[in-house]
Amino acid sequence: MITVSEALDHLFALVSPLEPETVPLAQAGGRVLVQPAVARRDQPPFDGSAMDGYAVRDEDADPGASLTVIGEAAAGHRFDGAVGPGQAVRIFTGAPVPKGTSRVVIQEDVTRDGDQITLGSKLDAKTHIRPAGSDFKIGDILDAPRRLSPSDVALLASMNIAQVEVTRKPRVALISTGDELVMPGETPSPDQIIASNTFGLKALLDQLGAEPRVLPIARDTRSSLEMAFELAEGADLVVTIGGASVGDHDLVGDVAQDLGMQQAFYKVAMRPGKPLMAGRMGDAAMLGLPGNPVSAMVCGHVFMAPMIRVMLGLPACPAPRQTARLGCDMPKGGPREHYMRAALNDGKIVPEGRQDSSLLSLLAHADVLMVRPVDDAPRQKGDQVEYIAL
Ligand SMILES: Nc1nc2c(c(=O)[nH]1)N[C@H]1C(S)=C(S)[C@@H](COP(=O)(O)OP(=O)(O)OC[C@H]3O[C@@H](n4cnc5c(N)ncnc54)[C@H](O)[C@@H]3O)O[C@H]1N2
Ligand code: MOO
Repeated sequence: MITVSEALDHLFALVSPLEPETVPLAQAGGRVLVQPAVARRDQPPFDGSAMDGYAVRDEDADPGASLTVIGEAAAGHRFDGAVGPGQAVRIFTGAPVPKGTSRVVIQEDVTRDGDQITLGSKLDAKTHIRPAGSDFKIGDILDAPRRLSPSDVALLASMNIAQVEVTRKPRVALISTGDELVMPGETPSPDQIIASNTFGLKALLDQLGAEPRVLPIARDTRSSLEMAFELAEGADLVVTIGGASVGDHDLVGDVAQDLGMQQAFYKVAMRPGKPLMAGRMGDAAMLGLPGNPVSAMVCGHVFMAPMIRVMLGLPACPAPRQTARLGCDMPKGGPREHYMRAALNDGKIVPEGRQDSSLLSLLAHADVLMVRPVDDAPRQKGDQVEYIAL
């Protein structure tokens, strides 16, 4: 059996970044920017007021000074004249600062009578002016590749970038396999259960920025599996669920290889997720996940997500890990890297008591997957451990 890290290397070799496409900014959130974006203007484009008040010359900003208001500057409407000695301009937040003024006195520090104002006895030292280009300047860059956050999208809009080049969404075909499965909402026979991890993986793929397609459930026959692979035509990644182990009805590997799949590996020293397989099938990469619901979801986080990131043009990296302190003692670990459902509270990590790979309810309630290395020594409360956030 190969290690998780060796399996990841194989998987990264099976995929490559997809081609870019242009999308309007309104659809850019969560997509991966391909080329650095370059600001097309300065922001703010003028020295602007940060407050509502009165724009004055610095020389006139003495406590108790009386000044004459000669006009108004509002956001979108500048005051065109120049401000001379003893003069002030009524100004509002976002308005360009009038020529000759170098400071805004906030209206709370001013009393007004007609066109006369008197400055208060205590004035703060701030100018309340945002200099032109203080946010960004023309030519400033937002680096790529990067997944565009809501804040990035706001910044791009401010830079006057109306459309962006992003990586095309990876098309992923999801094939559940098994005579025992029905779709959620259907009525199962007494021996049947509901296809669950299929939908968990679909949700994960949505979150990752892929374009998942849930195909009809393939039955445990060669012809049904062949038909499912046929329906997956056009996908960049074909993900099968179940039928990966050694039982008489576990046909996925055989059928895929008969259809030309070049297998990169089968079986990984991890728990859960051991009977994982992967390879190249024509133009697509193929990832065969184990059927046990938690195994499939864990493999989704540990393997599928990093593959999708590479297809999106992001760096080839394992699922990001963080560290926390163990909240309890742990016995010696086993010969496979163990991904344990665990709670994380106040920086203390405590694995669930039961770790059977069929228990989805525990996965749903877990905060993290705590990772125990192969043959991990016994651990004490307070030891540092690694985890993957869920
Ligand atoms: N003799 C051995 N038996 C098993 C081994 C082994 O090494 N030797 N490995 C075990 C491990 S570990 C796993 S994991 C499972 C994986 O088996 P398969 O990938 O062949 O999965 P199935 O047998 O098809 O299903 C297992 C289990 O999961 C349920 N399932 C399958 N698909 C779905 C789905 N889409 N949604 C919900 N539940 C699903 C299925 O009904 C089974 O209960 O093999 C062990 N056996
Ligand atoms: O490795 Mo299996 O994935 O334990 O249940």
